[in-house]
Amino acid sequence: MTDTIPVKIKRLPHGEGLDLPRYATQGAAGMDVVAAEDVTLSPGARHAVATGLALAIPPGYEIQVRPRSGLALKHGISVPNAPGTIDSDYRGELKVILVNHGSEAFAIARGERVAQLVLAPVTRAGWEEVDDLDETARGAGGFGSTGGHAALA
Ligand SMILES: O=c1ccn([C@H]2C[C@H](O)[C@@H](COP(=O)(O)OP(=O)(O)OP(=O)(O)O)O2)c(=O)[nH]1
Ligand SMILES: [Mg+2]
Repeated sequence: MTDTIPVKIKRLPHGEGLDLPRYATQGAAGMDVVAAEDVTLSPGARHAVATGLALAIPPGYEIQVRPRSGLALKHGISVPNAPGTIDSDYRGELKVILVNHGSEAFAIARGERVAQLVLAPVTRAGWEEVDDLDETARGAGGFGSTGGHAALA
């Protein structure tokens, strides 16, 4: 069991009575978060699902909103902006954007686990603008330049 980082969490009125996000197992990386509303996603539809929660993440951390693999595999339900980024200075309602990539409508009931939240440290870059970059073996090669799948001819 690793140490935990305290994160302030506030239940909004429509979040009353719901489980707070929690780790399903001792070694889980993500806390499962539940929907605060009933919503049905038609095939191809997306929706920002209310959680009824607002957070104050400590400076130097973010929370990532990631899909649940079971929903993805069985029903094609994913998070289109995965990993969603919850900034430490955001005080609005945490929402989980879901998309239905499946072929059937998918009903979500209030209280059901829809995604998982991963607390992660943030490192910030400071640009150091230069006229020339150092040379490397890769150079400008990318996007499949090292091979792998059959080339597109
Ligand atoms: O899945 C998500 C993604 C974002 N947010 C909230 C928290 C985050 O801090 C804020 C802004 O998110 P982001 O920076 O990804 O969105 P943006 O389109 O760049 O909006 P903004 O201009 O407000 O930064 O929206 C959520 O509640 N759920
Ligand atoms: Mg932004």
